[in-house]
Amino acid sequence: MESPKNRNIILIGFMGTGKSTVGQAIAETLNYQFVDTDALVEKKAGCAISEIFASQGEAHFRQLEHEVIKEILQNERLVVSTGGGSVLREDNCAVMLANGQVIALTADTDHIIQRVSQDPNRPLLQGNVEERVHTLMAQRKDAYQFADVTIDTTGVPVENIVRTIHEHHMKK
Ligand SMILES: Nc1ncnc2c1ncn2[C@@H]1O[C@H](COP(=O)(O)OP(=O)(O)OP(=O)(O)O)[C@@H](O)[C@H]1O
Ligand SMILES: O=C(O)C1=C[C@@H](O)[C@@H](O)[C@H](O)C1
Ligand SMILES: [Mg+2]
Repeated sequence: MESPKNRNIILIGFMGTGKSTVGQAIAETLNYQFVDTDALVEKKAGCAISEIFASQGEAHFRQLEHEVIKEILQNERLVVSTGGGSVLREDNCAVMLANGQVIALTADTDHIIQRVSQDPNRPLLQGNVEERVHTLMAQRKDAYQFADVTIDTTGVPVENIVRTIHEHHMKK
């Protein structure tokens, strides 16, 4: 039987590691469909993630995120960009590993801060962004380690990251 690792490419990583940017580019290269779990959660809820957090709380968001991940990974030939905190649930990690090649994108703290500072809409980064990034990255330091492949994107152009993912996906 074909390896489940051939089914999909699943990008995990902290906010700002480039999952959406890189994911769209690799999907184009492979002629796969690009999907973003944050966008699917917003569609399911009918409102923005910041509104879900504000009106129903993070736990409700995490439940919607879990449902979306389970549903979407029943398909094939997808590049899935996952929410930065989706890996906090072990059942999400198990579904990902069973349905595709899980690729973790990383970047150093300074680069993350620089990248996320351009977009003020992340509910978990309200207030002092630098402090929030340091705290969350420390809390999550081991959370992305279950990936099949880890790629450091610090100072690396998007096209190089796409090439590396392509090579890993071809030889998996
Ligand atoms: N390799 C890179 N080098 C420089 N800038 C990058 C790189 N990858 C992404 N960026 C920039 O960083 C910002 C965040 O990227 P992106 O939205 O793709 O991250 P993300 O992992 O999807 O974040 P989130 O988890 O919040 O959705 C964007 O402005 C993007 O252009
Ligand atoms: O890292 C996180 O916990 C999050 C990342 C974003 O992608 C969104 O899923 C949401 O803002 C939470
Ligand atoms: Mg994204």
